[in-house]
Amino acid sequence: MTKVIMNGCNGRMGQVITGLIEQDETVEIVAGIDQYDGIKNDYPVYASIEDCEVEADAVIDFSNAAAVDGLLDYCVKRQIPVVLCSTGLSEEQLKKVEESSKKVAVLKSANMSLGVNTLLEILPKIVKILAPAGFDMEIVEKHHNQKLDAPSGTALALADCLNDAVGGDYEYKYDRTKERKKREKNEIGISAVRGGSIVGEHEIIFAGMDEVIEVKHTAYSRAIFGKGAIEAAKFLNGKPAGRYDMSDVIRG
Ligand SMILES: NC(=O)C1=CN([C@@H]2O[C@H](COP(=O)(O)OP(=O)(O)OC[C@H]3O[C@@H](n4cnc5c(N)ncnc54)[C@H](OP(=O)(O)O)[C@@H]3O)[C@@H](O)[C@H]2O)C=CC1
Ligand SMILES: O=C(O)C1=N[C@H](C(=O)O)C[C@H](O)C1
Repeated sequence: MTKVIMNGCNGRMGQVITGLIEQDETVEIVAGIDQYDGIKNDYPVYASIEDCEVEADAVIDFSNAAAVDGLLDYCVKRQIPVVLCSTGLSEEQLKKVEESSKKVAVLKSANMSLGVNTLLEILPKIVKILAPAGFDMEIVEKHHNQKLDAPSGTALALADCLNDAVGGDYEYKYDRTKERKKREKNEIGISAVRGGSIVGEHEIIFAGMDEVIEVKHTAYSRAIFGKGAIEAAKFLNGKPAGRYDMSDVIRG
C-alpha cells in the first residue's frame, strides 16, 4: 500500500486523482493540502503543508508554482518522496528542485501522460533527420481558460527535447510581434492558445520546403495525467534521493 499526501487536493487534478485512488486498492490518500475548503473529502485536509504531520510514502503535487518552495522544504525535512507535477516554475525553483533531489527522491514531469512521454522518446530521432535538412520547428499548445502559466510546461519540455537532440543552440521564440525580421534558422517558435475547457493539446510542426510534418498529442481527459501520477507515486515509494522522470516509471 502506498500512502499519499495530495497537494492541491481540491483542484481539478487533485479531485481527478482522489476519484482514481478510490478505485485502487494499492494506494490511499492519507491527507490532502489545499487552501480551498469547499469540497468534502474522505481524508483530512490541511490549509498548509507545514501543518500536516501524517505519515506518508509520497506526496503528489498538482497545485501551483507558488506552492513548490514550501513543498520541497517539507519533503526534504520529512524525507518523503515527491511527484512534482505543477508547472510554471522559475529558474530559481528549477535549481531548488535539483538541490532537493540530492536529499530526497524527486520525480518532476510537466506531463504525466503515456502519450507525451512516448513523444519525448521518439522526437529526437525525427529532429536529428529534419533539422539538418533545414526544417523549421514550431510548437503550438492549447489549454483551458483557467490555466495560469504560458507556455505550458509540456511545450517547454518538448522544446528542450528538440533542442537537446540537435546540440542545444536553438533559441525559443514566444513572441514575434516586437521585431520586423525574418525567422532565424535556429529558432523554435512556441505559441500558446487559451480557451474554454480544452484539457491539453500539443502540436510539433516540422516545416520544410514543400512538405510539413505535424506530430500532435491531444488529452481528452485529465485521467491520463492522474493515472501517470499515481503510478509515479507507487514507483517512488521507498526510492533513495535522486532525480527521477516518467521514463523511469514507464520502463519500471
Ligand atoms: N504534470 C502534469 O501532467 C500536469 C500538470 N498540471 C499542472 O498542475 C497544476 C494544477 O493544475 P490544476 O489541477 O488544473 O489547477 P487547479 O487550480 O484546479 O488546482 C490547484 C489547486 O491547488 C490549490 N493550491 C494553491 N496554492 C496551494 C498551496 N500552497 N498548497 C496547496 N494547494 C494549493 C489551489 O487552490 P486555489 O484555487 O485556492 O488557489 C487549487 O485548489 C498546474 O500547475 C498545472 O499546470 C496540470 C495537469 C497535468
Ligand atoms: O494546466 C494544465 O491543465 C496542464 N498543464 C500541464 C502543462 O503545463 O504542460 C500539462 C497538461 O497539458 C495540462
